[in-house]
Amino acid sequence: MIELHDLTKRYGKTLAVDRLSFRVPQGVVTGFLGPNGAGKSTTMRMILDLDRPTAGRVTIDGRRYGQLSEPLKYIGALLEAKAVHPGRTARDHLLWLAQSNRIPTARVDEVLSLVGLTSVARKRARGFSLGMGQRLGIASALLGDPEIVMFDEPVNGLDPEGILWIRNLMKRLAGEGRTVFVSSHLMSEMAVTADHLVVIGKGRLLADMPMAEFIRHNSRSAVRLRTPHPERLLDVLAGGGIRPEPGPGGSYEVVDGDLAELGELAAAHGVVLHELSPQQASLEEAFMQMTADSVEYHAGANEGRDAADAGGAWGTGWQDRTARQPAARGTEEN
Ligand SMILES: Nc1ncnc2c1ncn2[C@@H]1O[C@H](COP(=O)(O)OP(=O)(O)OP(=O)(O)O)[C@@H](O)[C@H]1O
Repeated sequence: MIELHDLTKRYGKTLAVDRLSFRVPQGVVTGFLGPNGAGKSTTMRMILDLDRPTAGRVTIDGRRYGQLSEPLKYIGALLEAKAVHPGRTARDHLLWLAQSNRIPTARVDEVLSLVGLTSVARKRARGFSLGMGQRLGIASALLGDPEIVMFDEPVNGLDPEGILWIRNLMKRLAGEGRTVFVSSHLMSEMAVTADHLVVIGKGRLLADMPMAEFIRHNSRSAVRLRTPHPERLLDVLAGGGIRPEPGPGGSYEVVDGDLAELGELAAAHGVVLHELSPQQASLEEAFMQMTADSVEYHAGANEGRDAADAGGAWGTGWQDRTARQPAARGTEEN
């Protein structure tokens, strides 16, 4: 189990991770979400002891990563940075990792087959496509048959087949009782992959709960009605003590309304309806709402934007992570 206790990381004036405390549960896929710059990668690096916390601590099965004698047997990770020497073959890379963790050679061929790289096992990594590189990274993570796997943005830049493969793999690993911790900026992807969510914004914990509960707590559900006779509809609704909100394209929306009751009410008063539909805010909308004031603005952004604009900036960040300006990121100062 991964446990964070008041984990904090400061880079000069930037508080990248701010007293973060949570546990990553076993046997489920936990999505780690937050806008660009929220502190996800920094947190993951601290879990692996690649970055030193300014304060607080993070443990894996009760111990710091650095205290694990053969860490690949406890936790396997795929971080964004490519850690493969371009001149090395996939198999040699894995053999080298296996030796350093006293993992039998047979396991190398097993993981190559598991990730579908057997046929290119003797090819040098420099000729690998992004998808092949991700598969090799995942093979490295699975090498020690660890109970915990951690992936930082694993579907970034992958084609639909690759995305589906990683999604099914993560579900399978969780189904085997492992702890699967995955960061992503793809809301839609998390909605179909994660069972549990940890959301951060500006380094702080915003939510830590099952996916279904997150959606229930953070999204607005409503019934949309559309009619060629809006005045009649408004009268009928007012008679029932219902106050609708204006919806798109001349429609009306009744927040937390009951679809069947509204349909019957309209029918009982002979109001023709052209639309009667349930509306549920998507996971993406729920995130935008929750993190609207914790979006980090990068170089050139207007700090004075209002919350609605912040939602827009967040949305853009989700869609196109590559649009981030590397120049906006400072250098480590400690
Ligand atoms: N090495 C570093 N030196 C200085 N600042 C850093 C460094 N690494 C991260 N930061 C800053 O810390 C904050 C958190 O960054 P981090 O990369 O952890 O966020 P993230 O949630 O992974 O974002 P993204 O989805 O954009 O990768 C940002 O403000 C970032 O600019």
